[in-house]
Amino acid sequence: MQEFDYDVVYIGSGHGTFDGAIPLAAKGKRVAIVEAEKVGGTCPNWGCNAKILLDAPVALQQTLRASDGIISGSGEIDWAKNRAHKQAAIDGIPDALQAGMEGAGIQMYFGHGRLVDAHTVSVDNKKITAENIVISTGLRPHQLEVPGQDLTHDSKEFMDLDHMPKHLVVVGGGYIGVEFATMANAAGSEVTLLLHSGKALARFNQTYVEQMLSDLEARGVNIVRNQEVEKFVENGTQIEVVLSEDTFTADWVLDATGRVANVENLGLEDLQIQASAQGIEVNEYLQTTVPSIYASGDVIDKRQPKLTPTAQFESKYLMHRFAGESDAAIDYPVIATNVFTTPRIAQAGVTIAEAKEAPEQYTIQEKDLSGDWYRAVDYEKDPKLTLIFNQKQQLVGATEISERAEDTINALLPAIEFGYTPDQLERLVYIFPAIAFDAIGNL
Ligand SMILES: Cc1cc2nc3c(=O)[nH]c(=O)nc-3n(C[C@H](O)[C@H](O)[C@H](O)COP(=O)(O)OP(=O)(O)OC[C@H]3O[C@@H](n4cnc5c(N)ncnc54)[C@H](O)[C@@H]3O)c2cc1C
Ligand SMILES: NC(=O)c1ccc[n+]([C@@H]2O[C@H](COP(=O)([O-])OP(=O)(O)OC[C@H]3O[C@@H](n4cnc5c(N)ncnc54)[C@H](O)[C@@H]3O)[C@@H](O)[C@H]2O)c1
Repeated sequence: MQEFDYDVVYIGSGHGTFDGAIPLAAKGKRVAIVEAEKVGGTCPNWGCNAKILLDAPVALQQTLRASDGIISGSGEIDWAKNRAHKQAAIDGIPDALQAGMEGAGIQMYFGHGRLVDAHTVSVDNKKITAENIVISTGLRPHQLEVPGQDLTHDSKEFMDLDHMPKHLVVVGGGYIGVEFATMANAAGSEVTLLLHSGKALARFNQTYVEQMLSDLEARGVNIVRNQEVEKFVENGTQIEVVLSEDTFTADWVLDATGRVANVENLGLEDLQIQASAQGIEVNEYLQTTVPSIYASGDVIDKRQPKLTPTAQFESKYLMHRFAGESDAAIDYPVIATNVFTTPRIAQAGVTIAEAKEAPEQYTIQEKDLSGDWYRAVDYEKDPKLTLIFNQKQQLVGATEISERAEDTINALLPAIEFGYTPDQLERLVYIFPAIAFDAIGNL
């Protein structure tokens, strides 16, 4: 049998890799990771962790304002201090992760990884071999292809800004567009948010999305719908954002028009592995058309949301497969997701749109939570929850808009994933008073 340097080599060191690679190495497998940039990838350095640290004072400001004078003070955010706090909190993560990886026995290689053949990866001029290879190279920001595109910035650059620009134009109404527009508005920017299709957050309940957008508008965000960007023009220190009908002047432009898969320069074509901007095609074992080459995390072309917990689930699935513990196909669980705006919108399981399309299978219960005493604890003004049940009266989906939506949906997730019966729900004795208790009490 052919001898390889390693059992598994991963290209990329984000959640699609390390959540599975570290326990795999701890089980005695010979593992190597190739990383071109920062250990840990997007989530800790330029994604979730960085974003939630910047968002914390934004959420506090919202609570303060909603408290109607119970808590006093202006709630003004010092962005330079906010950014410095974020950086100090995450600066140590790459080294800590690397120490965890090396401590488990993983060999790290720094440089650009590229497939040479079914069992070989080159890292710059060095070649390493492995029985299996995992491509876990993630996504990068998409850039609008219009004149003046180089005048725009991405989410990574936004999170490193020392002060918020006076006039900010955000192009795109996905997660990043609405979350970053919310943060900039709270920090004092005059924000214009461009929704070219007229809608934001297409995969979420549009009634809740419109409620969140009107809240943003009431706080001063200018929402422009159904116009395309034609070009960006430099005008001294400012940028003219020329749309189909209007022109806006900005100090800074955030291009939040999506993210595309890192599939170039990997040697995929030579091995005839199918890939596009949506990602790498894999089968139900996360295998590409070359059986020894797998993909994990955001770089997979999939219908599941491209989130950290999804990447984590995939890397753990591969860990069990490589450790010889399971040869089953991947069986994705319900994946919960949250938009970190104020208010938040969170959802898990069957969506309202899906339930409306199959009324013979589902019943929908819409709940206005504004009269719920617990919501007064958070000074909530207009919280709403929609629950979706199957014909056996089991909870199969939930969507909430509120300042604590992520906590409600997290609390309901086990009931959705495992299909708890009323008897089982009765056995869940949650802490009272707390949001999880309140969430289960709604069932
Ligand atoms: C602004 C922002 C906010 C987000 N917020 C959230 C959130 O709140 N919650 C949530 O669940 N998800 C969030 N996400 C998504 C989350 O960050 C990703 O789902 C997650 O990081 C995916 O992990 P991954 O390992 O697949 O990819 P990544 O973390 O992107 O890792 C890929 C790694 O591969 C490396 N690489 C690429 N090509 C090569 C090569 N050829 N050779 C060597 N190395 C290479 C890259 O340098 C990178 O380190 C956010 C993303 C962004 C951008
Ligand atoms: N809270 C979270 O979990 C969170 C937060 C941020 C990012 N993420 C992840 O990061 C990834 C990327 O997020 P994103 O917001 O960049 O992408 P997205 O795909 O969610 O949104 C892109 C937006 O850009 C718009 N758009 C596309 N082309 C456009 C054009 N020519 N002009 C104007 N608008 C245009 C789309 O209509 C869409 O609203 C997603 O995978 C997401 O899962 C998750």
